[in-house]
Amino acid sequence: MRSAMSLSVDHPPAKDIRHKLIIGLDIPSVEEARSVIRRIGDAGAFYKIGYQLAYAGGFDLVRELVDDGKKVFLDLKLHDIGNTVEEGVRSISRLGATFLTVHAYPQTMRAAVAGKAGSSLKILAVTVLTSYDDQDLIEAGYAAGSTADLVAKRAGQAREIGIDGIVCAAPEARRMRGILGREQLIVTPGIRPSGSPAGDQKRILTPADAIHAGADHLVVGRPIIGATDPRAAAQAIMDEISAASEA
Ligand SMILES: O=C(O)c1cc(=O)[nH]c(=O)n1[C@@H]1O[C@H](COP(=O)(O)O)[C@@H](O)[C@H]1O
Repeated sequence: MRSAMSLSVDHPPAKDIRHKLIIGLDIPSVEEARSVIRRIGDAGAFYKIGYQLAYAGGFDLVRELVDDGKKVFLDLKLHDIGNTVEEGVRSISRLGATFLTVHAYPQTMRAAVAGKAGSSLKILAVTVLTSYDDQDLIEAGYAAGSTADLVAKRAGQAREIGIDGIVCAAPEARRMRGILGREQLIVTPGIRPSGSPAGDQKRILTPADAIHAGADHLVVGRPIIGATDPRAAAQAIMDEISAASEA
C-alpha cells in the first residue's frame, strides 16, 4: 500500500515495535531486493541498504521504500576528511533515509553531525565491527586491549559529540547504555536466532538477549534474507523481540 508519508517527518526511536527489527538487504540487485521485500510483506517495516545494494542502484530504492511507508537505514559507513564527510552527509540527508552510518572517529562524527543539520536524518557511529575480536584489533594495529573497552571509548566520544546513536555488538549494549544517555540509540547487528550459523560474526547474541541487554534496534541480514521463507523468519524474530520487550 502506498502512503503519502512525507520525507520530512520526524523519526522517533522505535515507538512502533516493528521498527526494532531492521532487515539487512545484502542482496546483489534492486530487482531481487524488491522480490524479497514483497515476500516479507508486512513482517518488515525497516530495511537496511548497505554497500552491496547501494552500489547496484539501491539509492533509488530508498525513496520507493519510504513512499511505501517503510523506514530505511543507509549503511554507508562513511570515513574521510571532515569536509568530504560533511558535504557527503548533506547530500545523503536529502534521500529520505532515517539512519546513516559513519565510522566512530571523532573528526568523522563531528563532520557528520554538521552535515545533517536541518534534516531529520539520524547518524549512527559504528564503534568496532561485530566481525572483530581482540585478536583482529591487534592485527589492525591497535595495542592489546579488549574490543569492549574500545567500543566504550568510542561510545563516550559519540556521546560528547552528540551523535544520534551507536552501532555495537549486543553483548556490549548494557555497558554502553551506562555511557550513553537514554536519548542515544543503540543499534546491534551480529544477531543470531538460536541455532543459526554465526558466519563471519564474532560478537553475537540472540534477538531476545539483545533486547534484554538494552538494544533499541536489531539488524538482521542472512538469517532472514537467506531463509527459505524470509517472511516466516522475519515474523519469528519479530515475535521474539515482542516477547522480550514485554518481559
Ligand atoms: O553497520 C552495520 O550495520 C554493521 C556493523 C557491524 O559492526 N556489523 C555488522 O554486521 N553490520 C551490518 O549488519 C549486517 C549483518 O548481517 P548478518 O550478519 O547477515 O545478519 C550486515 O549488513 C553488516 O554490514
